[in-house]
Amino acid sequence: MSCSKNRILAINPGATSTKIAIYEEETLLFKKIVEHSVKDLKEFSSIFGQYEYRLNLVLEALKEESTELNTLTAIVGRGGLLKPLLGGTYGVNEKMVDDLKRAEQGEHASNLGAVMAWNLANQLNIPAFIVDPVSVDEMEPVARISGLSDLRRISLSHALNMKAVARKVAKEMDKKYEEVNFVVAHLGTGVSVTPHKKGKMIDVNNAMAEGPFSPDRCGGLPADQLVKLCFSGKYTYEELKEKLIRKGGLYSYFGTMDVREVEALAEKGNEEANIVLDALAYQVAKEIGAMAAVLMGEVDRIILTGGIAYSQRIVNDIIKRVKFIAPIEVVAGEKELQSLALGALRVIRGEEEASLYS
Ligand SMILES: Nc1ncnc2c1ncn2[C@@H]1O[C@H](COP(=O)(O)OP(=O)(O)OP(=O)(O)O)[C@@H](O)[C@H]1O
Ligand SMILES: CCCC(=O)O
Repeated sequence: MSCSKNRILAINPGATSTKIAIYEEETLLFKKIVEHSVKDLKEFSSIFGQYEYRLNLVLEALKEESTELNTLTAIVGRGGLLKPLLGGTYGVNEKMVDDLKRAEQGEHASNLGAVMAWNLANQLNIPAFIVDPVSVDEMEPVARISGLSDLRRISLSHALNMKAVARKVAKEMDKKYEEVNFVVAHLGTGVSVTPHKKGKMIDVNNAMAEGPFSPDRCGGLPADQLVKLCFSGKYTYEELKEKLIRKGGLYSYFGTMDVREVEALAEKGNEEANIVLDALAYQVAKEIGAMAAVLMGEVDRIILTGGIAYSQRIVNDIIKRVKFIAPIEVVAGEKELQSLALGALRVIRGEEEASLYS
């Protein structure tokens, strides 16, 4: 059966959830968020091990909604840790799928998005896309210098949501994204803080390794102590990597990635919960200040987004430290599914050409 309007299936595999939606043109027809607990994902030793599990959840959700796959025009997935690329919509191809399967740039749940989209779209003979993947790299040359000639800074961030909310706020200001300067802080399971200069993310704390800690990541650490820990014999390489990325941050202190649970502890008088939550807001505010300096103080708005932006406590703590820089907009949650669908629609309608991944 074919449908005269464009119908897009958007798939967003995240660290703690798989989110899916169907859009008919710009209209949301259906949305489902399947949460994954640490226990659900524990049995999988790699992100790719989760492929069948997450795909079946997507197919079950579509079945529950009685959505026939053959009514779809295109499928769009969240792009993962690919080679560094400019922002925009990319057609999924074999090279991209191979790179994601090899996880050359690292393991991340979003690596599954393009692969799910590609496999389903091939069965249906329709196109598959990704939009603004995690590896969007628009950094200026000066931002790439690490301070050690062996290492260079890389750009891994929540580009999809940050660019989507930046476009939304620019529109509300009657401006184009390409006309404004923003500092955008995405506060999710991972944390990215980025200066957006006239439509380009010219720097970012690599959300897997730098900047503020997050619910499951340690952020930047004292390098000398980390080196000692690496050679202490206490942990294997794999254990330490997991400790830094999936079991760092709030998880390392409280065994949960849920800010609400840590807030509940703090409310019950747990002093450590109080100070660690204060530190999360403090580190985010500090990073916003650094990115404002990158923009030489020419900041039209600071935007706070992601799931933690629902937390009144953390948002208020950040605002009190950075309000001297620029007006602040809070766009709690994320616009990733909508942004994926819009990116695919722009290409299907011929408003934008899909970039080629090579
Ligand atoms: N109402 C709320 N108050 C406080 N924290 C919240 C609230 N809702 C969600 N969060 C927190 O937001 C975090 C998850 O954010 P989000 O849903 O943006 O992450 P994700 O999609 O799993 O990962 P990422 O954003 O890194 O891709 C969790 O720590 C969660 O506890
Ligand atoms: C690397 C950006 C995405 C995330 O932190 O989950």
